Amino acid sequence: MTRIVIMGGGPAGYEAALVAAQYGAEVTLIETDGPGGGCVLYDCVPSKTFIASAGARTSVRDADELGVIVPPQKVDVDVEVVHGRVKSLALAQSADIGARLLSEGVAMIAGRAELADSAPGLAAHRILVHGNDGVDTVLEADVVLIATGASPRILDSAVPDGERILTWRQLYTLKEFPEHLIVIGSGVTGAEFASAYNEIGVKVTLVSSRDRVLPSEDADAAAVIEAVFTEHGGGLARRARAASVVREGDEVVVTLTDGRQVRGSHALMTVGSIPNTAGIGLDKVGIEVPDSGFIPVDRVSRTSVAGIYAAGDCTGVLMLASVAAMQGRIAMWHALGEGVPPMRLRTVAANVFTHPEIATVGISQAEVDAGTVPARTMMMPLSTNPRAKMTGMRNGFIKLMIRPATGIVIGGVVVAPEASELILPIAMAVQNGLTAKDLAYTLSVYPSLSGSITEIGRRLMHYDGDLG
Ligand SMILES: Cc1cc2nc3c(=O)[nH]c(=O)nc-3n(C[C@H](O)[C@H](O)[C@H](O)COP(=O)(O)OP(=O)(O)OC[C@H]3O[C@@H](n4cnc5c(N)ncnc54)[C@H](O)[C@@H]3O)c2cc1C
Ligand SMILES: NC(=O)c1ccc[n+]([C@@H]2O[C@H](COP(=O)([O-])OP(=O)(O)OC[C@H]3O[C@@H](n4cnc5c(N)ncnc54)[C@H](O)[C@@H]3O)[C@@H](O)[C@H]2O)c1
Repeated sequence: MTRIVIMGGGPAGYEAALVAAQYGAEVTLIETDGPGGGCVLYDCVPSKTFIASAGARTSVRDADELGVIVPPQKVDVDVEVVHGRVKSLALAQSADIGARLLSEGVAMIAGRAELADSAPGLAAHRILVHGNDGVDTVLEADVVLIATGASPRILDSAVPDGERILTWRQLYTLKEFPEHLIVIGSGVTGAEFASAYNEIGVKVTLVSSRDRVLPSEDADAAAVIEAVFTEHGGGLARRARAASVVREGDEVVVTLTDGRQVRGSHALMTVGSIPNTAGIGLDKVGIEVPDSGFIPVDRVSRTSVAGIYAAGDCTGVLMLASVAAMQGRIAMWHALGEGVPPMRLRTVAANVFTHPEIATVGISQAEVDAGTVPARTMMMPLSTNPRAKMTGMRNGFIKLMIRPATGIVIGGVVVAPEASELILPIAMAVQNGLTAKDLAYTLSVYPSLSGSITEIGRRLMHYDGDLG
């Protein structure tokens, strides 16, 4: 029986464990913090649960346009209920994952694992486990999966204190909402929290080192998010790189590299993540990492050392739970001799959970504009969609990219309150090489937001060639 040891129990680790157990391997998973890992306990699950509360408040605010009037002074958001729900839901999700792993026969050890081979180049590997109970154990493995994830990046000049200068993992211990939250860093994490706190009624200033929010996302989409954010009272400091964050009495002072200062009651540091790859014995097995600390892997999750795979945020391939999970599964299928399709990043659907959401799949508008990918693009504002009008939805759009000669759908962007749900038909088109005509001939519900996807298909279908 193949002995598999998995270091880390986030989506990369636990999904890999489930696959390996299904194939009859002897699987041991070592996780420091709890089943589900950083994703479930601190990052993805808590943030999306918090954002759900913010969304509920937004729905109440926006209901007046539909004739349901709730005076703002009557809307109260109970911070203890919100934070309590976030924490208990994360723990419940973690417990569910733990129970599933146990029922599939995965052995779990709570502790910290490190590679401990006596020399590089061995066929089987040794893993030293420092148990949370103080007991050290040594395991032997034919296959190892490193799935140790990543942690918030800390700037020396802005060290979180857990009270007023915070990482996103410390937010849910606050007893009151901040009076004025300064969010530093306008990547996906910063944009999501800035939007959520703004929607929940907290004064927010977003410090963006670039000209705009979400520099890596579709520019049209980012413009909508910025407009909604500022329309609802959010402040934006552009071209603003934080040099330091310090406390002064009940305030935090963010000093920017150009000397400007932003003052608020709390600062949330969202300046990226660093991989958890230090001190895990990579040198013992001969895995070399660049300065970034990310472990290089190929498209079936192999590291440079035979029998050792890596998956998820510790590889830096695409820091998403869905990608981490697929990398983990692919590693196990490959290790256990199953024919496996290599990871295809082109078909990954991703979503930014701002208000409204941004969902994307396939090639980007930036690649089309740069001339790297020839494509025809069509964008349709949701304000022209009948269902959107009925529900009072004004902001948002659907955009499709197709190959000019064949009409094959190669990318899409949706900006809408539930874009994460609407992106699936476009993702299926990209994954399966469907054309604009395939979308055009599909019957969508009337009235529906997805009707705009088939409508764009109809407008683009003559590029399939038939209509000249
Ligand atoms: C605020 C935030 C929100 C996010 N929201 C989303 C989202 O909505 N959708 C999405 O797809 N992605 C989201 N992500 C990204 C997603 O959380 C990560 O891509 C995902 O967690 C990666 O999974 P992983 O298994 O690689 O690592 P993790 O989930 O970080 O799990 C790794 C685990 O390994 C443990 N570990 C580390 N070292 C050791 C060791 N030596 N021994 C044993 N255990 C160890 C860690 O304690 C950790 O629990 C979000 C990220 C952040 C920061
Ligand atoms: N919904 C989701 O799927 C979701 C949510 C959150 C994070 N993630 C993933 O996690 C990964 C990390 O995202 P992230 O947003 O945490 O990190 P990031 O590295 O993408 O963004 C950090 C931002 O902070 C800025 N920054 C760095 N130092 C700064 C300073 N001193 N002052 C001001 N700005 C500064 C950077 O320029 C960058 O724009 C991404 O790959 C993302 O896809 C996904």
